[in-house]
Amino acid sequence: MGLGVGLTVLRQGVVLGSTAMRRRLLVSLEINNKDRAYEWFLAWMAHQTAHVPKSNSLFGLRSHQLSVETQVEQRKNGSSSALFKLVAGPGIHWFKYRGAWMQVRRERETRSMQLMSGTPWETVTLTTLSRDRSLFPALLSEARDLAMHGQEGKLVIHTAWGIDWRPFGQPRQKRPLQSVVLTPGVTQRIEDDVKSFLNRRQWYADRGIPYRRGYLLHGPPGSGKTSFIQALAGSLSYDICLLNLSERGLADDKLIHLLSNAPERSFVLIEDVDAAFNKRVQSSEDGYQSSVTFSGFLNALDGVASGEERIIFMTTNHLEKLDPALIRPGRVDMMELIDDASPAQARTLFTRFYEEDGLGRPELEKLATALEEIVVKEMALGRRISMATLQGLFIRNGAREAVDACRNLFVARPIIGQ
Ligand SMILES: Nc1ncnc2c1ncn2[C@@H]1O[C@H](COP(=O)(O)OP(=O)(O)OP(=O)(O)O)[C@@H](O)[C@H]1O
Repeated sequence: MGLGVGLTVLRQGVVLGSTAMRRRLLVSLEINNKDRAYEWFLAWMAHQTAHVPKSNSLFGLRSHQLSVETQVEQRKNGSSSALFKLVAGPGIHWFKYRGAWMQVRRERETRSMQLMSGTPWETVTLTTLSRDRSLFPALLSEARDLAMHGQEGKLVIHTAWGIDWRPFGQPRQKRPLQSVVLTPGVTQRIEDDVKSFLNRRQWYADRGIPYRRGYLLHGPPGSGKTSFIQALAGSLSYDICLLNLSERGLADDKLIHLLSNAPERSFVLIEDVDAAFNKRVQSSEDGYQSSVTFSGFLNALDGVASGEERIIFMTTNHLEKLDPALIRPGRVDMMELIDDASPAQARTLFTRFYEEDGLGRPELEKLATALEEIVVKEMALGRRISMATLQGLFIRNGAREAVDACRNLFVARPIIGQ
């Protein structure tokens, strides 16, 4: 009996002792998938496994449970290739970082989902010796730098995912600002305004004015509103947060949250802002009505709960349908018409398209002038052509054919402002 008691005590002692030792000697770091570091860390691990040779003693992932993340990469020539990133799957993995062994435990909670996004909860827990705890921040910043490096020179589009913003697809190639041909002066005006706003943070703070600016680009479809906003964001190294007001499940409170929590250095883009509230009155085909109310939207733009720092771009094809309350200063501080092709815009786009076609300068100029004259004549008859239509025409045809064919593509459209 004495031996039995002795053994039990010994076993308890060993358990308690090892727990105490673990507490004293080990340190753990938990990262859950609500935190941005989660993606960075997994991508960093995948990168290490793929790029660091096994012989490198600094890193060696010991793992038999992998999961795959497939990315489709668009090449410049239009073809695409699939990249398979092997990341550590749920389970326990070991790796060595700067000479220290670390254990990674990836866990997935399948029974409960994140309320808004419907994705399962996941956590990774890193465990290492207490003396190596200073390696955690170093590792995380390395992972972050790697993620940022992958996005450098690219435009990231975020979409709303429940109440969070998530990158949508792969970062895209930036579009040069001058490739969007607007009426002379418009690009400069908007660009100067955004830049001056960005430089005046302190000015706003000193006067107690909320640091926000709203822009509204209006005009017919295919005139370059969205392309311009994306190009501008790219040129300033900003991201785009695409907000769809008619999205299922979006309500006033979520809208406020989203607008107050847009990622840093990003423009919020709300397209076809007129449609969001018209549709609600009619309700969509399946009877669904978005639950963002117009007053909720106005409040989210500038009410007390709205976030401090923000740049919003809105676009519409129908300025006349917008409620005056929406376009008052504070909600929309700058409004610009982005119109159908003017003769000068058509000329510039034409020259950009065909200047490397080997036509020779005099021929190119002659054709550009012919196109310009057609646009002038058609406009006098109240007919316009959109820049998107011209782009499509130029993509499909050679320079001469394009000039000949363009006459048939004009449509009767009143010239705004006349
Ligand atoms: N001013 C422009 N300069 C160069 N390309 C243009 C211009 N306008 C339109 N395009 C081309 O036409 C296509 C459609 O443009 P975009 O989506 O930016 O138009 P939009 O004004 O936002 O249209 P919508 O009002 O229907 O959303 C793009 O591929 C873009 O390259």
